[in-house]
Amino acid sequence: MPSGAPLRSVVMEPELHPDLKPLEFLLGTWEGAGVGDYPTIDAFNFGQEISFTHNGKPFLIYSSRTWLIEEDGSLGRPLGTETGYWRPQPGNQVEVTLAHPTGIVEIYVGNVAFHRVELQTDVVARTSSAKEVTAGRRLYGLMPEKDGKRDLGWVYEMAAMGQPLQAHLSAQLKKID
Ligand code: HEM
Repeated sequence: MPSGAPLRSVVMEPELHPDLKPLEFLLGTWEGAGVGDYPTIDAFNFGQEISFTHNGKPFLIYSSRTWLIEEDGSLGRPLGTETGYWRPQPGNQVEVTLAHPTGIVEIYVGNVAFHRVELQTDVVARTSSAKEVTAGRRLYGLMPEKDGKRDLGWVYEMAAMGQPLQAHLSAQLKKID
């Protein structure tokens, strides 16, 4: 083992696993802003950075961080963060596992077609201290081309706190690498 250098710097750049082709459009780091709301809370604006990477295996490694956008436009306190894996399956199906620091774990199933992924929760598991979240739906997709580039848009609907499934978040992100 070499000493002094991070392991990842001595590992060869992996080739994209062929099963990841339909999800390849997600790869990279994306940044932008969004809006959030729910019947039980005040509406808010947030900044977001998400990243999709791979290591040559047939899944994407995903993480998201968000921050409150204050009235004056500056970035404020950290809001939700989540991390997980996107696992393409035969027949344009996809499975996603997501873990949240709020004591919630979501398992989504869905499909991918034409630069668009639609997901709905199969399971939401919660620790005893977690808020009551029972279901979620997510949509991720490339927006129409503008100046030769396509933003990534996504929306999240949840059923939580006794409320029926409805919008909690939406955001539009630009690719930054
Ligand atoms: C990742 C981006 C997210 C952002 C920016 C965000 C932001 C917020 C904010 C600002 C609040 C108001 C309370 C507070 O200030 O903390 C809130 C409440 C809440 N969020 Fe999110 N959230 C995110 C993701 C999620 C996800 C993925 C879930 C479910 C798995 C979730 C479930 C909830 C619930 C249950 C509440 C509490 C509602 C209540 O107390 O009445 N959020 N969120």
